Amino acid sequence: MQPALPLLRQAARPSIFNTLRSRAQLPSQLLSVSIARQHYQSQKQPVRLTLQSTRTMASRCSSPASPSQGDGSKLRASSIRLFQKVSSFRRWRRQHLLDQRSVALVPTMGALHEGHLSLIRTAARENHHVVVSVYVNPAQFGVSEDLDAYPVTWEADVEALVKLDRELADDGHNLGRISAVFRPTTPEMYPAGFPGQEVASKGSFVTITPVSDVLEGRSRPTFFRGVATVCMKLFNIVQPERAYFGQKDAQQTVVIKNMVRDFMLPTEVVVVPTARAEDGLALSSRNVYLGERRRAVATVLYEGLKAAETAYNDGARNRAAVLGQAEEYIKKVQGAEMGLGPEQRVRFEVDYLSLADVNTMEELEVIDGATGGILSGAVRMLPVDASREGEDLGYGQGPPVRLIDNIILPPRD
Ligand SMILES: Nc1ncnc2c1ncn2[C@@H]1O[C@H](COP(=O)(O)OP(=O)(O)OP(=O)(O)O)[C@@H](O)[C@H]1O
Ligand SMILES: CC(C)(CO)[C@@H](O)C(=O)[O-]
Ligand code: BAL
Repeated sequence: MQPALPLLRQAARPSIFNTLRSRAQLPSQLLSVSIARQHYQSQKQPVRLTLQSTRTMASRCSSPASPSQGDGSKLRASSIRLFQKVSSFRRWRRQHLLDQRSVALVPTMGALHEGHLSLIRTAARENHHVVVSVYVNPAQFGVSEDLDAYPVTWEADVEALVKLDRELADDGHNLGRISAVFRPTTPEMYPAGFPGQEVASKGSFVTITPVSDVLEGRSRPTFFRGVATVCMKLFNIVQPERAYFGQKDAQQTVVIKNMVRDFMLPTEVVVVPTARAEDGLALSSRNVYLGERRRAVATVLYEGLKAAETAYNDGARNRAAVLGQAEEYIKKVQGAEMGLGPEQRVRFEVDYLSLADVNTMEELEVIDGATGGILSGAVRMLPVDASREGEDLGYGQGPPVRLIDNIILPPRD
């Protein structure tokens, strides 16, 4: 078994963008990045939340802002109940155990986007009640990670949920709608005190290994412990028949499935396909950190994974032949960017590229056509070297922005 490919070092190469005068001369995959970059810059589309105006910090916003939004009260002009306390949520839940209506859970950390909404839409088709949890879980953030900066957009989230609920009500194909939002505080979720964020922290944690040790878990050693712990709590509170997770966080879905299996939880885990922006970038709450320039290059990981997918579709089965395509593509884009000036270029590093078994996330040397596999990766978009006047940098001069993505390789003979 091979480890995931290590960090790709940035080689300062002559810029492809500079040395090839016309865009028509660019290799087709780089051309698509170049076009996507221009398309994005002209459309300025999917970053729907402006950092200054709508974002507040996760650590300052662990409880609902307004006391008028009391436990069990309705969200704006909707029938969605808002709960902050476990005890009042449980009272609400008990009725639905008795009337045998199915309850779905969609766990989120807020800063809602179309990816979250697609989980809710899927849940509403299959369940009588959808419960959305909105909680930025400190236990899954490492000590030097972005807990304090994590976007909190509660007002916009409420608006999105109320609007979606109306849409679900008008569409005759749904079994249910959004019935409740659970938005607990940290003292409510962690009654023994603020959860430890160190690997060696003591406390009541759920650990699911070995799957939590690799890939995302290697880069974020407390991440899956935090995720499994908070999901166990949420599953115990909500007691959902089904819980909905996004394919974007592929390894997380494996961790949760293992937890459900190994702890005999009476919940079915449903995985919903990744929602993407027009240029292919997986929607993610953290995309707002990127700013325009880095956002335009952020599709590099997805494009690289697609190059590897093409090799698989064309018959390649060996790790090097498949994953090598992603690596090569990404290196080319890195080289091209490094040929640009400090006010234009985007620097990024590959954290890992992986070809793994879809059920265990263990690295594969050869893909068995009968079972397929999963390509995944993580890149760190680094701070910009120099800003242009008036440029929207997002967190362009802050810490690196880490993006993940994956593509499932289905069985092929
Ligand atoms: N683009 C997406 N498509 C489908 N599901 C998604 C997408 N983005 C997030 N999800 C899912 O939504 C759920 C809540 O995710 P979360 O609130 O962390 O949002 P996020 O966009 O993944 O944020 P982050 O920037 O922290 O990765 C998870 O199950 C996650 O996999
Ligand atoms: C599942 C989750 C809501 C747990 O905090 C989080 O990891 C996420 O948003 O993917
Ligand atoms: N969607 C994954 C949550 C996290 O990265 O913390």
